Amino acid sequence: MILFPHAKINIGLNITRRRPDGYHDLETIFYPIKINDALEVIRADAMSFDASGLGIPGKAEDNLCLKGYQLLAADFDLPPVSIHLHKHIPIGAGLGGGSADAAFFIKAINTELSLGLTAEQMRGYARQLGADCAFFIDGEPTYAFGKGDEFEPVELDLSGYHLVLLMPPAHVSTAEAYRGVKPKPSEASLKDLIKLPVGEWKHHIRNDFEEHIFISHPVIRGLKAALYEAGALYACMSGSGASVFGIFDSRADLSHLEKDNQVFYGV
Ligand SMILES: C[C@@](CO)(OP(=O)(O)O)[C@H](O)COP(=O)(O)OP(=O)(O)OC[C@H]1O[C@@H](n2ccc(N)nc2=O)[C@H](O)[C@@H]1O
Ligand SMILES: Nc1ncnc2c1ncn2[C@@H]1O[C@H](COP(=O)(O)OP(=O)(O)O)[C@@H](O)[C@H]1O
Repeated sequence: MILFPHAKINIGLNITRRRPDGYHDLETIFYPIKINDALEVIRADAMSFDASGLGIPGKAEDNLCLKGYQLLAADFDLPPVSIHLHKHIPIGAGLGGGSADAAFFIKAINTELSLGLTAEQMRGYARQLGADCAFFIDGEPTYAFGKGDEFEPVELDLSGYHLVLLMPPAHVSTAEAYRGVKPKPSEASLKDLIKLPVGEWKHHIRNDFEEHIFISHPVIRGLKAALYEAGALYACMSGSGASVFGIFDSRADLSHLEKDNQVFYGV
């Protein structure tokens, strides 16, 4: 079967506490967007994995799809499968592409091999592969808290707006992003703040990674400013960066940025 794992953006991200286990407590809103990979999983005589499209850093055997296979193989007698991943979601972008592939891989195996897992059971496996991975099992707008792996659904529909995503030629690793942040408690919950009109969000909703990432990667700060100059109602870095998104009330012209950055319109 072929599935199309989709990316996410983070609307706001508050890092509230460093935990004794070295991770951080946070609150954020995950919102699904229409930038997709393609993932094919079929039964085969021998196990294989190959990838096309954007180059994925690291060894093929460390790909999160294969990690997903190993995780399920510990509990189920799985036959070999052939996996092909076509990578289109920018990598190291704060778009959760690797996590999306892993979650969709679990969904594909569940269907293809009739494992009979419920969504809750699939979320349980996904959570072991990455903090945000379980979000992609359902992929509905979600308020995430704790390590970013505890969820509550939220009512949020941005389909009437025009979303633009910019990806600069920069890469931010998630661990690097967390290392530079100073946790502080939230003044108001993002669950309440997203009920404000989108035009008000810029006064209230922040991404706590931006402060230090904008110092080490000034190009990202420049792109956020460019989105506001082009008329964005709200602009923000997604997750740990390096991508930045803008929410517009109509189609925006960002063609002046296309030479140096990837520009995705209408996501
Ligand atoms: C920052 C966020 C926000 O949505 O995503 P991205 O923007 O990278 O997609 C997530 O918290 C990323 O989640 P995920 O990418 O699953 O992180 P993991 O692989 O679990 O962790 C990578 C590293 O980030 C740090 N980490 C992660 C999550 C967390 N709550 N606290 C942390 O300190 C740890 O150093 C960990 O070793
Ligand atoms: N299927 C995959 N797609 C992308 N990256 C993957 C995948 N599997 C493992 N990785 C590793 O995860 C790292 C982070 O990738 P990605 O999920 O795109 O970042 P982010 O969390 O910033 O969105 C990559 O640098 C790569 O080494």
